[in-house]
Amino acid sequence: MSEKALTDTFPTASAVSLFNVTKNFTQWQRDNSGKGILRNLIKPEKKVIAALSDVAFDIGKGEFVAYAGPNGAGKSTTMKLLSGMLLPTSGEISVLSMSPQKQRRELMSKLGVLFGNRTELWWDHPVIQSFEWKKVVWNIPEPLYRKNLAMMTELLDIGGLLKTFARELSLGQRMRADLAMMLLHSPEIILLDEPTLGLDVVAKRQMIDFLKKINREDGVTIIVTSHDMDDLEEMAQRILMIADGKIAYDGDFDGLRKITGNLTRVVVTTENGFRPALQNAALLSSENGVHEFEIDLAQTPIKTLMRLLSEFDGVCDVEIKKAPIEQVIASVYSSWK
Ligand SMILES: Nc1ncnc2c1ncn2[C@@H]1O[C@H](COP(=O)(O)OP(=O)(O)OP(=O)(O)O)[C@@H](O)[C@H]1O
Repeated sequence: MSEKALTDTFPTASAVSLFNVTKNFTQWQRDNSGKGILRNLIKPEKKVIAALSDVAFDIGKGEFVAYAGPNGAGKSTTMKLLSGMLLPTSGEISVLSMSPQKQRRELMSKLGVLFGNRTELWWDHPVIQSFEWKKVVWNIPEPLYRKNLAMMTELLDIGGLLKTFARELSLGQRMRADLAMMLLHSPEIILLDEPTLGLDVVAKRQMIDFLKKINREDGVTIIVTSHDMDDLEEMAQRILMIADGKIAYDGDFDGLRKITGNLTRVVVTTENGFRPALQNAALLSSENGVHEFEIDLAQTPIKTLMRLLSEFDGVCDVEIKKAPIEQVIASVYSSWK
């Protein structure tokens, strides 16, 4: 598709668009037994995997989108397609009205990519040297580089790491340095594949707060994958879920909860060791007069629940909480299986 046709097909307010994208991989099957080696030589066995089949979605500029799915669902493949590292088998992809495959160079000046399990830092050099290298190779104007470096140093707390060799950094320090380097050229869109992988609570907090800030204040479009659903819910407004290479859900987190029947946690505090028996509710824990139930609001609406609870004399407090998103996702994944 030509550049013009691409802009005609995808609206300019769109940051990312996928139109019927399929990506197949060929996996050669190997059997190392004696007979297997011979068989492989005569007739190699191959398996074709549809990592993405006919995927279509659109992400607007300024959105913060979580991209989730079980292992092998196709998340990293999508990220690689969006950054031009892979070619789709069929279909069209547009990122900022550009084709990642045909206009990769141009696109990279507006895109930032971070794979949590990989580093772009020079292993045997101080962190600052990788930053300086990027400034030169990417042609980042000196004032912009200085401004971004100062901002990143402060917000990501990397001042003390700049003169340290990348190989001597801890995982959390390395991730922060990688994130800073990725942002030195002020990308409009950033793709993050498992950015919180292996981070401790403090490092994770820093990373999440920072991402929320640049999305909110600078309008940076962010697409993030993670297996930590609590992290995703905290960061993103929208969740796109992929299963077996197909989009299985696109909406907000509360909508996802509704799919699983709107499960809700109710914590009832009672006096005198009294334990209320609630119909259609599963008792999750009961300790020192605090009883936690799980109920399905689709089955027992809030009004009914409150009426039932008001009938008990010993109830002194009631707290209603959303079901943890991890549990909702686990239930969605098992229903898919
Ligand atoms: N380079 C490759 N060659 C062959 N098959 C591949 C390749 N990369 C990915 N695949 C296959 O494509 C499918 C999707 O893989 P992908 O890495 O996109 O999944 P994912 O959702 O990121 O999974 P995870 O959560 O485990 O990281 C898998 O079945 C995987 O085996």
